[in-house]
Amino acid sequence: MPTVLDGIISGVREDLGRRRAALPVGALESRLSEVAPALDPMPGIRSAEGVAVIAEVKRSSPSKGALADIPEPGLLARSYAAGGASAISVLTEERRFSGSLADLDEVRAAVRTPLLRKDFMVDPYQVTEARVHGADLVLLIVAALDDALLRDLSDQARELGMTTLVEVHDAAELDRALALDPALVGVNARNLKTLEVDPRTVTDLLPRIPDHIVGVAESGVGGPADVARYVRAGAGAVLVGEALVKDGAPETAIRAFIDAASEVRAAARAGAAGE
Ligand SMILES: O=C(O)c1ccccc1NCC(=O)[C@H](O)[C@H](O)COP(=O)(O)O
Repeated sequence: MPTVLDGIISGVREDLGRRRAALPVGALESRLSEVAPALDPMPGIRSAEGVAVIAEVKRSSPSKGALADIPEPGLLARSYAAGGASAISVLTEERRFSGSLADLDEVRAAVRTPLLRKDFMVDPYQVTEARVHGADLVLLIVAALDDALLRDLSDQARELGMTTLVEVHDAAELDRALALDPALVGVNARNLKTLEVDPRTVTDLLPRIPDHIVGVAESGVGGPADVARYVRAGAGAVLVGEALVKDGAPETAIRAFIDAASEVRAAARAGAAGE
């Protein structure tokens, strides 16, 4: 029985086939020289106050349908940057998330913040495409890739100067992700095969991520209390979509996430000092 993820990937492959026919890989690669070098998101993520917020431009989703119109993704991205987001995730998948590479272009033109191309990467063409459109990071979903392709895409991203966010949902996937020694490992509370969201997936797996890798809690952040719970479990970053695109004041919401994380860290420091 095909899963939700299988259905998404089969649409992604069809759309990719059309783009590749319109712009063959050689022509795409020749555009790499016209793009500014990729930004390194890690200094900003590691030094973020409280928690690094990766704020997502997300119009719709398979689980929730339409979330927000977002006629000007560049404007939304500016408010994310003003709120203190350490990186911005732009969903480029078209069929289920109503995103596009044009959104990535618009956001790139609007902000200097590091950008994640959030899509279902199954082919090296997409990684090149991400860089050509100004992305600094790519998402690699372990559940969507065999080990060989996972490593190839990871190596390719590194060669292009990009950072990978390697996403997992269970302990076996986490072992496969850690074998790549990526800068960022995301634990998604959402099971991409069933769409069920369970924050315990995040709080169970984050403590298994070594300290030199930043653990990113993905999905299911509705408010500051969720951020606090994820930070207590070891999250160095949170990736948030729905709560920000549906909030009329994303800057304030991001600030509240950062403040909640800072309180957790202050309490931990006080506890360690025996106060
Ligand atoms: O969001 C979905 O419904 C979804 C379904 C299938 C595959 C991926 C999906 N979302 C991608 C994400 O993981 C989220 O966009 C991201 O973590 C932010 O989640 P949220 O804050 O809950 O919008």
